[in-house]
Amino acid sequence: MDRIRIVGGNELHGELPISGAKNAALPLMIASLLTKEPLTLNNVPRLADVKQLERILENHGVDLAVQGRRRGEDEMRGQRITFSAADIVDTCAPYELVATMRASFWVIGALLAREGEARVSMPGGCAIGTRPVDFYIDGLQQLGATIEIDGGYVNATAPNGRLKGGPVKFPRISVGATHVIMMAATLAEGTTTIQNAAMEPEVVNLGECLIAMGAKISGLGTRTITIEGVEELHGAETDVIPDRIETGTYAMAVAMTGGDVLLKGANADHLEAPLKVLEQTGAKISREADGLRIVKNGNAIHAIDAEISEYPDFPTDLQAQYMALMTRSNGTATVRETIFENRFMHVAELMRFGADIAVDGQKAHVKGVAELKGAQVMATDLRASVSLVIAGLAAKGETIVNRIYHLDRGFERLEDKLSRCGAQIERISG
Ligand SMILES: CC(=O)N[C@H]1[C@@H](OP(=O)(O)OP(=O)(O)OC[C@H]2O[C@@H](n3ccc(=O)[nH]c3=O)[C@H](O)[C@@H]2O)O[C@H](CO)[C@@H](O)[C@@H]1O
Ligand SMILES: C=C(OP(=O)(O)O)C(=O)O
Repeated sequence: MDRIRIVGGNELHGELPISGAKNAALPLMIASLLTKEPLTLNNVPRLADVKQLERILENHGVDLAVQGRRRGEDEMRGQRITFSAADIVDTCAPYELVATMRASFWVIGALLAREGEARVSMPGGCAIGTRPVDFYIDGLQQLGATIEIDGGYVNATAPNGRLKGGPVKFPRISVGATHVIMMAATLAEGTTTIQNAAMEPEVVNLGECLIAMGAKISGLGTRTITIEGVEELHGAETDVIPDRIETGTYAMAVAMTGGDVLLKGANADHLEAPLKVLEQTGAKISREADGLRIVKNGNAIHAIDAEISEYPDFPTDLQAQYMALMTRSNGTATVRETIFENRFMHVAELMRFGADIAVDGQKAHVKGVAELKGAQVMATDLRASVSLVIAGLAAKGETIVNRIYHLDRGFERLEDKLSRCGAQIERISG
């Protein structure tokens, strides 16, 4: 199995390109199931999760065409892929394809809306909590679907082949359930109102793509989204937004190692809460025409508490990275996670570097230490894995990060991007 080897202690300097967002690309790709016509996506990142979803979509009958870059386009820019679902040949998403990734379950809404039926295995994804699918099931039932759970599969049918719009209220905010109900409602008969909807930029990216495909949607970026169903959708072309989690991750890396890096293509508007916290820790952040610059001198990292919550608050997908940063602060910071009940799996691994962290329910108290020392570590999920990379970059000596297939799910060319900024980091194969 591949590993990442890091020799810590170098500052980061230079330009680091930000890729298209994994968590936006995945639902956008699924939207291609809603129409017979081609959907073209620009800036699709080269990631294991994208590859896996391509396999799932191909199993449903989607043809993929990866196209060259457009003239004058940056060589670092992501892929341009056209997805054509002229005919859906299979409405089943089997366990073998769905088990590794949460987002693969989301095909259920689009298949049900277009074909009137779907059989989808219960999903996998990062091990960060129980992650049930009850909001999806209740939401689809509120759109008239009949749902049965059988042998680990969710079997869904729309009576008379078409869903019926209506009010859907989520008991708590869910990004995935908002994506799914929004997609399902585009082709339903009548109007759907989603209350307690997610406001994440990835939801807005999907909603705007659906509008470009002919959907009638209002309220994107608010807690109430209204979707007036239409008979059919058509093809369109959409850009995947820059990855705000990748942006925040590298910003935290610079805040920890020190240095001066331009995160090229980053959209600071999607990261207001975490950037505000980062500034309080002592980093200087400035918006530039082509991205976001982060500068940190050798001064102390201030200990600042963080409350993790839904967008527009501090994202849970940056919690582990922020905790890595706080391990070197000049005081004690409390990080409170309110989204997932078991997202502190990185704590034990960060402690291998010599970090001082005490977990108390949903809170982690991180007491800064004078120095981290390189270690052998591994993580059980994607963002936890990258928090170990950040700690390794700042630690003294050698760090080996094992089980890096998690990193490949969500970080494009991680070791290449970081080594171009001066980090001593390499992939060891085998
Ligand atoms: C591929 C992708 O975009 N994944 C992101 C998505 O995951 P995902 O969409 O799975 O996360 P949700 O927003 O649904 O989860 C929020 C909370 O709701 C709970 N819940 C959710 C659905 C449900 O049916 N029942 C239920 O109880 C979850 O267990 C969790 O406690 O949003 C999370 C929260 O920002 C991010 O950490 C993930 O990176
Ligand atoms: C938790 C994540 O992914 P998933 O929802 O696919 O597990 C993530 O992107 O951090």
